[in-house]
Amino acid sequence: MAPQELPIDDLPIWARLNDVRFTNVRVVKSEGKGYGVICQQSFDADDSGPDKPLLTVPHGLVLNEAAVEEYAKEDKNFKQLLEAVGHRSPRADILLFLLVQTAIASRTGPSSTGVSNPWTEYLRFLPGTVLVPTLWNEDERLLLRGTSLESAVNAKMLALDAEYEVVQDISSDIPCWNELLWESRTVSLRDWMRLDGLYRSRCLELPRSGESMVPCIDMLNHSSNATAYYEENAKDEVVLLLRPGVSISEGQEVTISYGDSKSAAEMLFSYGFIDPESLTQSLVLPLEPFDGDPLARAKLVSFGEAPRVRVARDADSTTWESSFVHLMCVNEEDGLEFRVLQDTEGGRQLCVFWQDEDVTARTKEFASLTQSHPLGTVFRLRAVTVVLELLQAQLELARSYDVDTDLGDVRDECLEAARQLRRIETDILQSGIDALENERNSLLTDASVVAYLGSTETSGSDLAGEEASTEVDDFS
Ligand SMILES: C[S@@+](CC[C@H](N)C(=O)[O-])C[C@H]1O[C@@H](n2cnc3c(N)ncnc32)[C@H](O)[C@@H]1O
Repeated sequence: MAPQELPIDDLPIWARLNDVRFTNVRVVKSEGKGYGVICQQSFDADDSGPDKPLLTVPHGLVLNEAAVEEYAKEDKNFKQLLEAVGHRSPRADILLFLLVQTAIASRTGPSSTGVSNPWTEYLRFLPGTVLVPTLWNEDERLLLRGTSLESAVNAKMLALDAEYEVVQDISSDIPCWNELLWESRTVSLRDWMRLDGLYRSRCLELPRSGESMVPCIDMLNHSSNATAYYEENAKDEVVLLLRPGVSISEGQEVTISYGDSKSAAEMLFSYGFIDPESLTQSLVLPLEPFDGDPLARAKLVSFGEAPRVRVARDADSTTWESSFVHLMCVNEEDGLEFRVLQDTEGGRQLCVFWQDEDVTARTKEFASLTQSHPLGTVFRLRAVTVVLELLQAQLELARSYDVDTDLGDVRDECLEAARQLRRIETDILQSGIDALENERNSLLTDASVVAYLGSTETSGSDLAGEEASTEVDDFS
């Protein structure tokens, strides 16, 4: 049972009680964006400067990993909970703290577990839902089929489910938390997902305090022509300042930038909207090793992170980048070798060798490692072919879904965001495919590729896909 939302008109009282200072700005409803911050009286550029913040938030209200630790010192029950479930990541600790605050605000019975904090009440000013796709309903999530967010959102939903289960399992063994959280039914998986959505859409990277949530600063909306920015001052307060040279008129919204290099998918995933003014045109797709590649597992383990391909487009060109594809496309016959070695403490370590050189620490550098090999252009052609086929398959998938039929129960904002994402991504995919086809055609005329293909009597199209990696005899 979620705690009751508080009206935004009560925020100034909460702010006064907690020493948050608003100067000539206030939080209001902002058309189509939830709340936002507006200017109450015109400011010109001369009225602004680091000593004239529009908003000042005391350091003690900043919610980050260290603040959760501090809170645990005041509440021994929470300390026990944090020790049992926490310390997995700063984000997970903050979510655990917020889950407890939600429970405290929702309880109706006499439980004395959990100590209130300014965040207990502040949470009640925050929106009941956020338009991030993990909080979309099933019909709405179907709108993402064939976009780069389809698998990312599915994976995130599974991860949230698993995180929640861990919290539930472990905390139900602690009687006071079992009583407050589970027997009193103060929280649910939906709350965990909402808190994750709130965290993702409202956390900031502060220069000294790191990844943090900051009350009231988190009421500022995004614009690619932002008028303000935030920073930490000498007292570690978080202050909102007008950008140099900016004037702002009465009633005008004050905005910050959520980052100017985020792709449409990242914006939708993290904030639940796509900025139509953004100039960043990029897309990230997951990449899987070839089916049946006997070295696939070793390649994945030694690479150490989820393999991806990134395609980016600007006014002049479309480029692609994937560290994994260059490792994926070489084999034992080419000079790749994995050895399991024993370290001095008796542990076993997977080591990677390329042309007999230990490159265990350089698995992200296979583009350059393979480039200097006599067959460097052939390796490049394999990588280009793999990426080209991935983009072609993704474009075909994106075009195979018609988001305008069989819509089901979907909100207009979700439909519009999904359409926008699909439009942006199909354009990037098409220009990526054009660029890769050009690169492949030019590689196919390269003398070393022609000689190589002649010697193996392999046609250019055989360079693609599984054969390129697993059936290495085709290349020897
Ligand atoms: C940090 S909060 C800003 C305050 C928020 N509007 C609220 O009601 O609490 C970020 C959220 O505001 C909304 N938002 C911010 N900038 C926006 C924009 N330019 N267009 C649409 N929604 C925006 C999105 O819902 C986003 O997840």
